[in-house]
Amino acid sequence: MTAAPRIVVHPDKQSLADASAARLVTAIIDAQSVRPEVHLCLTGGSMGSAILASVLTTPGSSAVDWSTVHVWWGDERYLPAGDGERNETQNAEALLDHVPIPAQNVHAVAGPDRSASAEASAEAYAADVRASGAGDFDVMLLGVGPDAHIASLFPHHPAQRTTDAIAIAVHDSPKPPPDRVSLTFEALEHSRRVWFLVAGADKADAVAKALDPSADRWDVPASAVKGEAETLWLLDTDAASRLPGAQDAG
Ligand SMILES: O=C(O)[C@H](O)[C@@H](O)[C@H](O)[C@H](O)COP(=O)(O)O
Repeated sequence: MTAAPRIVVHPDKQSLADASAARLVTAIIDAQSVRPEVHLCLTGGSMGSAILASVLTTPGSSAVDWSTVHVWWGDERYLPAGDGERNETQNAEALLDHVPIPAQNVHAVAGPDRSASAEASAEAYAADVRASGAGDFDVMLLGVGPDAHIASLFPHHPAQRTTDAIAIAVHDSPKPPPDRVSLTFEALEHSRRVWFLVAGADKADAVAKALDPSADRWDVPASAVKGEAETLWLLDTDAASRLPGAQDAG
């Protein structure tokens, strides 16, 4: 059972980040009131870090008990620990280095300094997901590329075809760097809430295609993932500008 997409539009990228951060803080606090651990799956890209940076300035964030929060990544660039292009590094600079989240709760994907190959990293990451029982993420954050890719699942890329797996190695990524590790569609969908975070006019076509019920995931990966309880498209006005009726909004 999955939840039909719901669209929320904010005036610009910063208000999108701020409002989504407030939504995330509330979701964490709600989850903490009913579960001993909260599992968040973070995303790379500019919106992935923008929402985290806004969490720091969200008034309610002081109510989050970070000791019970676990963070994962929907995808990671296969680069050594500390590399500025790693999603983990960018998300740490935005938030994780500034909150008391235990190191063992940060489930990073191994880079070439800690694994022999992206394939080995994918296997180890999948084992970590299984061991933590996380299979069910409380909130899955996903940025969306102009080509409607999510995580490191790209249109017409053979990595899409891998099933019966939690994480996969991705090579020849059209978005640099070329080598990555990504959760599969199935793993991404093991989420109570799936939130797409999308800003900018360059994403408007991808958003419109992803929300078209006739979309095929081979062409439009972002159309293929929905949450078990909630699927939100959190957009700024520019990213929503090609949706039906958007032009009438004036
Ligand atoms: O590793 C990555 O590159 C990201 O996970 C990728 O999936 C990103 O989320 C989108 O490309 C959107 O990125 P922007 O928000 O920067 O456009």
